[in-house]
Amino acid sequence: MTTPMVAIKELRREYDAGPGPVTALDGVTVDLAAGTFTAVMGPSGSGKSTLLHCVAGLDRPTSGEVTIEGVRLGELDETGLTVLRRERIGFVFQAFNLISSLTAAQNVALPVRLAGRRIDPADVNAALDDVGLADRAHHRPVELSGGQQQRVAIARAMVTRPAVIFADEPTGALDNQTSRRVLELLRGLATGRGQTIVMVTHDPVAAAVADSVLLLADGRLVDRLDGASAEAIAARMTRAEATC
Ligand SMILES: Nc1ncnc2c1ncn2[C@@H]1O[C@H](COP(=O)(O)OP(=O)(O)OP(=O)(O)O)[C@@H](O)[C@H]1O
Repeated sequence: MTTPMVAIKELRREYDAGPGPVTALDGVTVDLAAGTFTAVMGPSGSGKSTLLHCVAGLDRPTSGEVTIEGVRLGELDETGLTVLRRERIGFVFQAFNLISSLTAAQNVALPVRLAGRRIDPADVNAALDDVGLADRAHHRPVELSGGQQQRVAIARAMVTRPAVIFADEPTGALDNQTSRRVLELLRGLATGRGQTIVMVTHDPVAAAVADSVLLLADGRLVDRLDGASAEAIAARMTRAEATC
């Protein structure tokens, strides 16, 4: 059996909030193979963002284990986690997280600079070209549309060629056409480059672009749909929402 790119074992995350603890993740176990595109769905509050953050090393689980490329995240100290995130992981968030004072090209180059490596302008241009924004390299975020900003965020996540890219609602703020383009880009990274993509979404059409859909409810993994159509995913989501 081949080692999974991402192995998630009995993951639990409790938050101490208000009168009692909140269980955001309640024992999630799943393996994700290299080069696969996985969508994470579930009703509001079901634990999707918490799962993404724990698996990406942005948050520490209460118990359980995440292994990325054979490296156990729980065994890393903060410095080790930071290095792993910089070198092996890319992030695309709905709020884009671009730095407003930097141009598109400078934003894309940032992870390379943060990793203390030399920036090859050709790599930055290639990443911007891949997302169709070669002609916007010197624009600042405020001079770009929402969809263009999201594509800069994807170019930034691509530039270090990370093994795994985590995307939290990457198409949430985009119109249909731009959304399709962003999804095609992510699909291409998995199929064409063998990168592993994990995407949180509420949109069954977006989820249908993935190889499989993980369905969360109350912090548990309640279903996994492989190769499902948008209609089948929407029907399953409606049932999940009706029972929560
Ligand atoms: N920092 C926190 N402190 C306390 N509770 C939290 C915290 N973050 C999340 N939670 C709780 O954990 C549960 C899961 O939250 P999470 O954000 O992972 O859900 P989600 O599925 O991503 O929701 P949505 O679709 O609405 O974004 C929720 O009940 C939420 O209120």
